[in-house]
Amino acid sequence: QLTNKFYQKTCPKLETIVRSVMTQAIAKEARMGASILRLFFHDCFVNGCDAGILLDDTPTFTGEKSAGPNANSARGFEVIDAIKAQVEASCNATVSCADILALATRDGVNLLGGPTWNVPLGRRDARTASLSGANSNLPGPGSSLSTLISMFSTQGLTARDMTVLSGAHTIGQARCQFFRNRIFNENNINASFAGLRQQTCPQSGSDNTLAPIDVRSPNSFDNAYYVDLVNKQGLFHSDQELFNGGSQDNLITQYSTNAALFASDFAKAMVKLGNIKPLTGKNGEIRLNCKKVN
Ligand code: HEM
Repeated sequence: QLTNKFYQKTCPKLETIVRSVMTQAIAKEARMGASILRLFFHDCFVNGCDAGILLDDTPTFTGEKSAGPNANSARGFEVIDAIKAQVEASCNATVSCADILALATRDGVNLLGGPTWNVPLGRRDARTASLSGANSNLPGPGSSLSTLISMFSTQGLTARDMTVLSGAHTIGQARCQFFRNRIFNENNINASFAGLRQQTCPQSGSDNTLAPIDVRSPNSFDNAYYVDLVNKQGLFHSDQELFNGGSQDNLITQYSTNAALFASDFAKAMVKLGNIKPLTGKNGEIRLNCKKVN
């Protein structure tokens, strides 16, 4: 069972350290808040929030970093390492990498203008990571609404949780390979938006060129992602699936006009996301270096 005051006595400066490193990282590059939020999502969906995603591959072991959804895509590891170094200097061998990632995620969202929330703590770090789990549990950008609902349901999250957590796409960037098919071949897309993105991502251009996911305000954690969807400006096929005549349309419309509702539902859903199968008690370990097991 996770608790809010887990490190109150053993590492009182923890939250101050995380906040200060995240403040510097985001001042340097706003996108870092998005990248760390995505790391947390990809961690929690694979064997729970156990910092498995932070483990480097070794000559004998290939982990989550190399999985399809993460390779050449997941980023922000060096910021987590910088936080971990300061936390270790302040309270040695006490705070898990999984908890640092949960706190850094909360602060990244908040520093970009999103809500804040209390982060339940006490997670421990995995001694292993799951390449196959990362390849099978994480939804892809071509997913249908029913696939999205069922993949979140497997993790104990409702369709409403899925729809509000997808609001994370109000920040951050994506590579052309994940949305080229949509901007050239789909019909439920705003024509001038498709044209704009086609300029960045021509048919025969690089797969790795970046475009903002939220066309309105990619560095602000606001409800503009839902305004995009209502205007058929969702970047991924999977985004627009949430507003395409199906069960989530009504909720999308509500979030598009009610920023406060989105902010408060998002904060609650992030706590649920962070509660997915944590290692606690004597399970797992407190990793000394987030990149490798002790
Ligand atoms: C619902 C199913 C989801 C799908 C299919 C999906 C898919 C994707 C894809 C394909 C990218 C672009 C990756 C790249 O270009 O390298 C992306 C980026 C991102 N995703 Fe998702 N995602 C989903 C849900 C979520 C959730 C639940 C969160 C967090 C709570 C999240 C947070 C992000 C963020 C913040 C970025 C931008 C990262 C950056 O700029 O570094 N996504 N997502």
